[in-house]
Amino acid sequence: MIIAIDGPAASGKGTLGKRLAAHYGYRHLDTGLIYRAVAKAMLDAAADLADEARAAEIARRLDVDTFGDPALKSQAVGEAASVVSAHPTVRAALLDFQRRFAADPPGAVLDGRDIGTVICPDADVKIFVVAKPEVRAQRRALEAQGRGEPADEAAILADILRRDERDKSRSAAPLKQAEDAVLLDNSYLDIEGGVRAAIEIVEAVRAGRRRV
Ligand SMILES: Nc1ncnc2c1ncn2[C@@H]1O[C@H](COP(=O)(O)OP(=O)(O)O)[C@@H](O)[C@H]1O
Ligand SMILES: Nc1ccn([C@@H]2O[C@H](COP(=O)(O)OP(=O)(O)O)[C@@H](O)[C@H]2O)c(=O)n1
Repeated sequence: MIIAIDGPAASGKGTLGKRLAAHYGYRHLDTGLIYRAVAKAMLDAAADLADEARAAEIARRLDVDTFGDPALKSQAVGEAASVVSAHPTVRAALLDFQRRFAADPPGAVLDGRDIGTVICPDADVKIFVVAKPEVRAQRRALEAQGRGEPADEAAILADILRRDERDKSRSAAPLKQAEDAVLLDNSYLDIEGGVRAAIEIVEAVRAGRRRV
């Protein structure tokens, strides 16, 4: 089974993806890390983020072992990721890796922006996770504080809104809910509540009780 999770920045996709994968015994891929890894390599090389050929070259040679680097999680890398991810040839270079990951048994959970629309259009279950922007910014601020980093909630909110807008308006694989995805708004749910709601969606879709 393939579970596709998409949604805007900091909506809880990664948290949900990890928990669903653990619940079903599947592998999990946070595809945002792929674009963040490309962006960080561009920043490290002081390359112009608009240089599509350079970004695509980096994407083609990406080392998956770097995905665990905590530096990928920074706001600056996220912002740069949203710029390089708009380049069609960068996305094309990363397509096969994601599809192969999804196809390997016993099953996989992938989260990102275009999993249900482009990477795995035939996914068994598609969930589009959203939360109010202010709630997302507050959660990200708490997360940063938890790491002992200073957090400016207003700046985080501005970053989230700017990235969402860029991700939605690009022509290559824009952020949007797939027609057959189930919407899950977790604004008023805690993590456990969100996980329970997602498992209910998966079970309902699998049992054919819910048409997606
Ligand atoms: N339902 C929820 N309730 C409260 N906090 C949540 C919830 N889902 C996720 N979080 C927290 O919000 C932050 C962003 O979640 P994350 O999974 O990283 O989002 P995304 O992968 O969409 O960027 C994390 O600190 C996470 O612990
Ligand atoms: N499948 C994906 C995943 C991420 N991305 C891009 O990568 C950026 C970082 O993604 P992310 O999922 O790590 O971001 P957060 O939601 O964790 O803040 C996004 O703003 C998108 O521009 C994408 O284009 N397609």
